Amino acid sequence: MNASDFTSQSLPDWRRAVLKVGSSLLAGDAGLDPNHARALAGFIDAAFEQGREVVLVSSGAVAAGRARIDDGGSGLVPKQAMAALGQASLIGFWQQQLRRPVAQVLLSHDDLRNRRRYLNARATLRELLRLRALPVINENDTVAVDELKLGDNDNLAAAVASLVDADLLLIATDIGGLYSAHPRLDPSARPIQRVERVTDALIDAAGGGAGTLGTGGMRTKLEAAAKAATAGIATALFCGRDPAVVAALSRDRLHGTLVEAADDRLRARKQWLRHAPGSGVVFVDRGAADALRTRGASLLPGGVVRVVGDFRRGDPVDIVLESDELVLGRGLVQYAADEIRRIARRRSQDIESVLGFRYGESVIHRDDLVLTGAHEKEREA
Ligand SMILES: Nc1ncnc2c1ncn2[C@@H]1O[C@H](COP(=O)(O)OP(=O)(O)O)[C@@H](O)[C@H]1O
Ligand SMILES: N[C@@H](CCC(=O)OP(=O)(O)O)C(=O)O
Repeated sequence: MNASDFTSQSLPDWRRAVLKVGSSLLAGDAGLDPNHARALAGFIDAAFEQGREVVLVSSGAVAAGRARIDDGGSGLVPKQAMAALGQASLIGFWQQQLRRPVAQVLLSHDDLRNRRRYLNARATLRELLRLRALPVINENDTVAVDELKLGDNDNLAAAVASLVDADLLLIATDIGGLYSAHPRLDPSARPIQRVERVTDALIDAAGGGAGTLGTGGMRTKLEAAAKAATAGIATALFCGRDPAVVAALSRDRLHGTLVEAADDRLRARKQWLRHAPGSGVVFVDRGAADALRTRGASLLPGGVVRVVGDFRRGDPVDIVLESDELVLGRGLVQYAADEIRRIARRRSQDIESVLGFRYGESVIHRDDLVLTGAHEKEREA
């Protein structure tokens, strides 16, 4: 049931990864135990030194809280209180292990379902990475209650991987990787090196039944991997208790299970955007249309002629060439309809003086833009 059951394989190429670390790796008898965290922190520091970026999703707040006050309370509300008691220690714990500055980010799934909050969270995370800081994310357990359990960080990590446009999701846990059945219950369970597609049958066979501190077992890890795969992101499951396994990651070797990406990342995102219902229309001039089509540029306020509809920041809108009424594509707006009306035809440098604030220089960022059929081909050419 350890890493030696798994042979070494290459990790896919990556520049930005989300690393999820479960409570099972951090909880000790007296709160958080650095024993396994040290190697993981070493991997993170090394990744930044290699010019890569890592976003950490870390569980462990409940375990840290219990070490401070333990009145034996079980159930949801006591757990939420424990998470609140332990969260600051969890961040302090990671800061002690790492050379880079860490930043606390608490998110809930609801934050990521709401397009505006999604964009705000993404902008903050991008800025932290630009500053070469390490975002340490946990679920905002005080407000996030998924059914009757604390929300699970495996699925949150998959959502974060899409949010930050990661190339890879790394899930560190207390077992060598995925087995064909729950290995602690079924002695005939076999290690699975590679998963091409996460099927319901695989999830059912994997089993939940985590330890006392973990939340979801392999079931939630596979659900997370399936979500990441759909977004075009591969997932690696490995044993974070084995320092050699963790060190090998820095050499792009994986001893564990690799779940392949189902689709090309950009294509997956564009697919989503293409089918999202439009909330309004941004009409652009020919100069802007050419910049979008031939240079793969972002849409700047200077090229916007007028706006139809009452949409909010983060909503999908259609982009139409004013003169020919030609639909060019679809994008997520950085500004609300009324704000775009005020900055239309202005230079990007003027956004702040007109609105009194600024989210960025573009009305629609190139990463949030998909052109229709023929225009897309021009853009990709
Ligand atoms: N098919 C499976 N393969 C491997 N582990 C499994 C499987 N099914 C259930 N598990 C259990 O999942 C546990 C890891 O999940 P969990 O305890 O939630 O850890 P974490 O705190 O890292 O999220 C393993 O220790 C193992 O007991
Ligand atoms: N947010 C909770 C963890 C929830 C969770 O998903 O735990 P785990 O299965 O150990 O990753 C905490 O910090 O304790």
